[in-house]
Amino acid sequence: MISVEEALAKVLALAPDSQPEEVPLAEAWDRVLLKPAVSRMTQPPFDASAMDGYAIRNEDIGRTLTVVGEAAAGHPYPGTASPGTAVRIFTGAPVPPGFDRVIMQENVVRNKDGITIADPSGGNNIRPAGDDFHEGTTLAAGRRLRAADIGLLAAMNVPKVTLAKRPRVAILAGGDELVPPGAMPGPGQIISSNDLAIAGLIRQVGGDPVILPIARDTEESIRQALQGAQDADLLVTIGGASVGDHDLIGKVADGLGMQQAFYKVAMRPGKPLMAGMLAQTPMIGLPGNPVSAMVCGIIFMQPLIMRMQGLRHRTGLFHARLATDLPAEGPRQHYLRATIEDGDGLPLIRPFSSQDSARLSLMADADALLVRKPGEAARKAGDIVEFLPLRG
Ligand SMILES: Nc1nc2c(c(=O)[nH]1)N[C@H]1C(S)=C(S)[C@@H](COP(=O)(O)OP(=O)(O)OC[C@H]3O[C@@H](n4cnc5c(N)ncnc54)[C@H](O)[C@@H]3O)O[C@H]1N2
Ligand code: MOO
Repeated sequence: MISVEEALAKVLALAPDSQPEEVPLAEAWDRVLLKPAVSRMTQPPFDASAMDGYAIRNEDIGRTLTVVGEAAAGHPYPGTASPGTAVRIFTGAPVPPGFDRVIMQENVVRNKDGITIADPSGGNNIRPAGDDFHEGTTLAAGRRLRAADIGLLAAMNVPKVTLAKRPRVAILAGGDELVPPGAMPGPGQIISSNDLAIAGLIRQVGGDPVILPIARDTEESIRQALQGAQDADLLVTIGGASVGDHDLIGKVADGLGMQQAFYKVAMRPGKPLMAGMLAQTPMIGLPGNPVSAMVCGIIFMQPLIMRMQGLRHRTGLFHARLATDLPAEGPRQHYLRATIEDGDGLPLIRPFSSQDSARLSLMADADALLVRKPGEAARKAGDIVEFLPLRG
């Protein structure tokens, strides 16, 4: 059995190069910029007023000035400054050439066409041209575009961007006991939940999940499903990964010529994880227990999907204070489902007393996975431990 770190490195090595795609900016939110975007604008394009008030010449302060015209956003004043004059100006309007200050209107007394400045304190209230960015400024590639990035690109007058294609991820759940949500389970049957949960994890990191029909526990059913899914960018199977007579994924994939990168990882839950290449398609075989499938999805599948878009996954863990004693660990890295509460200085982490890898209700209530190293010694309440957050 290999370690989590080794397994992750082998999974990431399966990632093909990111594929570029030109996309209208309006559809680019939360997707990954693959080529740097270059600004076609200088912002602001002109010296712009930051206040509603009067454009004046600094050296005219103390005089009564004649208001000779108006500049509003989108409506520049056509002239230039001359001594003893002011221009009525509004926020966002170009400051006419020769004026070097805007006095906010609250600090001005107006009398017909004349103004006097009641309070000359404060700054010049002018945003110089190019204060924000210039034509040719680039937004670097490799970032997942947030709302502010989209706004910035719009301001840069970049109507289309080159993004990484969303990896299409085929999800194959298998098992004679499984029926889809909404169906009536027969004797011994349950509802297939893993495929939908895994689809959620795929969406969370920018992938495009395609849920395939549930495969039966026969070699033929699994073979057909695997063969039909090879046009996906990534193939994720769930279940049938262990050693039972009906656990056929490894056997069938092997028969189809899968190049296995590894089978079995020293982790809890998630031991019977498998990964490799099926022809040109990377494949991850997740274990069937619902929590095991999700934990492996978070630790291995999500980083792979991020890598396929040219992104790095988060590597660091967070620190918390343990709320309860914990026994020594065995030889596998343990991911305990836990809640997080506010604590004194550090958050308080409280692992659930049951860590059964079939209990989805606990996974749904968990705020974090408390990560314990293989062979870690017993811990006392109050000790500092590491966790991976599951929310936000
Ligand atoms: N003799 C051994 N038995 C088992 C071992 C072992 O080392 N030796 N490992 C256990 C561990 S750990 C896990 S994890 C499971 C993994 O088994 P499989 O990947 O073969 O998964 P299945 O047997 O198909 O299913 C396990 C469990 O999960 C339920 N399941 C499967 N798919 C779904 C789905 N889409 N939605 C909801 N629930 C699903 C399935 O009904 C089973 O209850 O093996 C242990 N056994
Ligand atoms: O790995 Mo199993 O995933 O321990 O339940």
